[in-house]
Amino acid sequence: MPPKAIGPYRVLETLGSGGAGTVYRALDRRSNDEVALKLLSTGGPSLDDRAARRLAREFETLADLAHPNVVKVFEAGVHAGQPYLAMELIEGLTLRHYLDVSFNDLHTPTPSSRFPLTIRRTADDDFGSVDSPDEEEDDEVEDDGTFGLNAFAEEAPSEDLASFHGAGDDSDSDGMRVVDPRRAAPRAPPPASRPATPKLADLNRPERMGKLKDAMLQVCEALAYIHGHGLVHRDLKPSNIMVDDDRQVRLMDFGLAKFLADDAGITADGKLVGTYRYMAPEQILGEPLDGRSDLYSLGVILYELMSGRPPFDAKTPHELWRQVLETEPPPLLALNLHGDPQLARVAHRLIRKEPDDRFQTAEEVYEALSE
Ligand SMILES: Nc1ncnc2c1ncn2[C@@H]1O[C@H](COP(=O)(O)OP(=O)(O)OP(=O)(O)O)[C@@H](O)[C@H]1O
Repeated sequence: MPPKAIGPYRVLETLGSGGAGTVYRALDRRSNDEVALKLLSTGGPSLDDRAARRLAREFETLADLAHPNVVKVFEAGVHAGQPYLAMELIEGLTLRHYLDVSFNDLHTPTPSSRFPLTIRRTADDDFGSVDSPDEEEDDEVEDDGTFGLNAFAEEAPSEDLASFHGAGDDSDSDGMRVVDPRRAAPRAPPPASRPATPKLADLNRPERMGKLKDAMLQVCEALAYIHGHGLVHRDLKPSNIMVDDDRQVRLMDFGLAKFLADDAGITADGKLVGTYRYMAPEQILGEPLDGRSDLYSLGVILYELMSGRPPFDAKTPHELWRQVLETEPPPLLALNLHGDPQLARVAHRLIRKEPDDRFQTAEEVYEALSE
């Protein structure tokens, strides 16, 4: 049951849940405006006054940001010891659903395709730990039983789906997650059936490609803006990008990763904050991040939305990290012969291992996408 009220907000309905908490449609009783209210789930101790003040400070930066492609954050607060964020309510879809081809045989749904998630104490926080529920979340299985493109946009896209599950790390395959790279991840048995091959013709539909390119350009504008303010998103992925009814893109969950970890994305107990599939090599290594790490994540998004599979695909998180650090991804156009060559070139350059070898700025990516 959702809470009836959170701070000065009346909760109207649940919009969705992610790795870090639950988002509600809520009414600001002071202004009568509707907002999206994200209540961060804390499995640990509640926030004390000092921590609450720090939370408010962390989000002052966000509240100052104003860009048509960055979700507006109005307020941060604490409700019954749980931090919450009030933000602009977007009537639309996440990028993964917006570009969803929604047909039955893209993939065989695999029930055990989720990781448990734990968000632990952050490096310099007083906020306590946050453990998400371990229950399965099945938002990739559509109401009509179809399995959409999003299924491989953020899940292990191949026969590896099940083998990630229970691999021994504190993570979820969709959402903010914390990963301990030092922990060994035993292999799980292979799933019973292999997934069907995506229908590439559907991926390449001109209307879909037009939407993809337009969304990417708007994400570049958002990234150029936040990078210009000296900020890094750190957890860019299709579910953190929303597209409204007017096709206007909003970058979401910006600042959350920073709130949960230190400058290198490392929590107090040595865990990485981020989302496996989209993490740049330097993020995996716990090195300092800059805007080019977000550009890497953008490249992974572009690669998988064009090819139907991510650039690196492994049976365990450790194998995934090894590939990200050491191996070259398959040429996108070998996976999708009729993919757009220019977009494929952009994707490959974005996912170069060395930040110096990538595009250096979101503006450069914008230019390249516009060619
Ligand atoms: N500002 C918003 N306006 C409208 N709907 C929103 C807004 N923010 C989030 N949502 C909805 O709530 C859902 C859950 O969001 P949330 O940020 O908790 O999860 P996520 O992004 O899918 O995962 P994670 O938090 O792990 O990154 C989203 O998928 C989206 O449908």
